[in-house]
Amino acid sequence: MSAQILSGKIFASEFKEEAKKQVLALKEQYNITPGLAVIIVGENPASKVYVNNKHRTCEEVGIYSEVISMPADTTKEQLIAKIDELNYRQEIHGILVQLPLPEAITKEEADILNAICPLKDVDGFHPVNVGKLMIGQDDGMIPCTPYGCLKMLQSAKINIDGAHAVIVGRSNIVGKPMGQLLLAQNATVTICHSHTHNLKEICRSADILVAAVGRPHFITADMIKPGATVIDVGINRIAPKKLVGDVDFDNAVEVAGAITPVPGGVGLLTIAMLMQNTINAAKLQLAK
Ligand SMILES: NC(=O)C1=CN([C@@H]2O[C@H](COP(=O)(O)OP(=O)(O)OC[C@H]3O[C@@H](n4cnc5c(N)ncnc54)[C@H](OP(=O)(O)O)[C@@H]3O)[C@@H](O)[C@H]2O)C=CC1
Ligand SMILES: Nc1nc(=O)c2c([nH]1)NC[C@@H]1CN(c3ccc(C(=O)N[C@@H](CCC(=O)O)C(=O)O)cc3)C=[N+]21
Repeated sequence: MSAQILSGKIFASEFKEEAKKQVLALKEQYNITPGLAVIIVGENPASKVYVNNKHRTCEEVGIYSEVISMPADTTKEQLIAKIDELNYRQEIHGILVQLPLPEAITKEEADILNAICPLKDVDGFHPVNVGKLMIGQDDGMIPCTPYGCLKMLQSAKINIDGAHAVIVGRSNIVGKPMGQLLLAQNATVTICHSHTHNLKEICRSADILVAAVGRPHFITADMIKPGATVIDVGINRIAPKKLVGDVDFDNAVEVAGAITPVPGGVGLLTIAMLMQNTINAAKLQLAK
């Protein structure tokens, strides 16, 4: 039997409807419109697509949005000065610096992200927000991609409590925060990476398998326990117009119980949760 397809489109539209209501309520009660600023440095074509998607979704939900394009030779100091300007602007509640940064300033990524005021850090990458997630303090920002995966699992009523969740990938953006979120929901969490032994066996023991590797077709059907839930975070462009995930979807769909497609999966949830984080940021700043 073929798996249930967890459509990012359907869940994202559910979350966006929810966001729209909150935007209206903020307007009515406090006369504020949540505002998001996205900074894009250089000319990465994929980044441009994502940033446009974010801008369009803001319009759809009623969030004010600004896209700030800076040249590829922008220095760390210039970028931090721009971030500072946004930190002080009251109508901007969320700030996102699109990654990856140009090579010349890649090494400065941590300093740059740390310059964002934690209350405006809608990516949830600032150490203060990372720490809050780690200790279970719920007034921080949760990184959009893992947050979207969690909300989708909950909305689809997939059991997390006591489940074995295996995450392949340990990045600060996806793998590690995904592990923390699932742990907080009482999953037993295993995080795998490029040094993991017996990857296939570990994956096969997963009730929930999250793939965040960045390699096309890395997770094959024989690595999936029959009936498991498979979340494919990977975005791999294998031809100009062909996007695939990390999971060999066509074969995996015959083994899994539920599975997310690529495209049309987790990517759309990431953007929906960015909207929610911007709203949460506006609410947090209201309380300050
Ligand atoms: N859908 C969305 O919204 C988003 C999608 N993505 C996509 O998700 C994917 C992962 O992104 P990100 O986490 O940033 O990627 P990173 O490159 O930062 O991390 C990849 C992880 O995969 C691990 N890995 C690599 N090769 C292997 C292997 N052979 N066996 C086991 N583990 C391995 C690495 O291990 P090690 O640490 O040992 O090197 C690393 O932890 C990418 O395709 C990216 O484009 C990312 C963000 C959002
Ligand atoms: N500071 C920062 N925050 C991020 O959240 C961030 C980032 N940098 N850098 C890159 C990754 C990747 N990411 C995606 C967002 C949307 C889709 C998305 O919309 N995907 C659609 C369509 C994609 C397409 O057609 O190209 C889909 O999967 O159906 C994918 C990936 C956010 N990221």
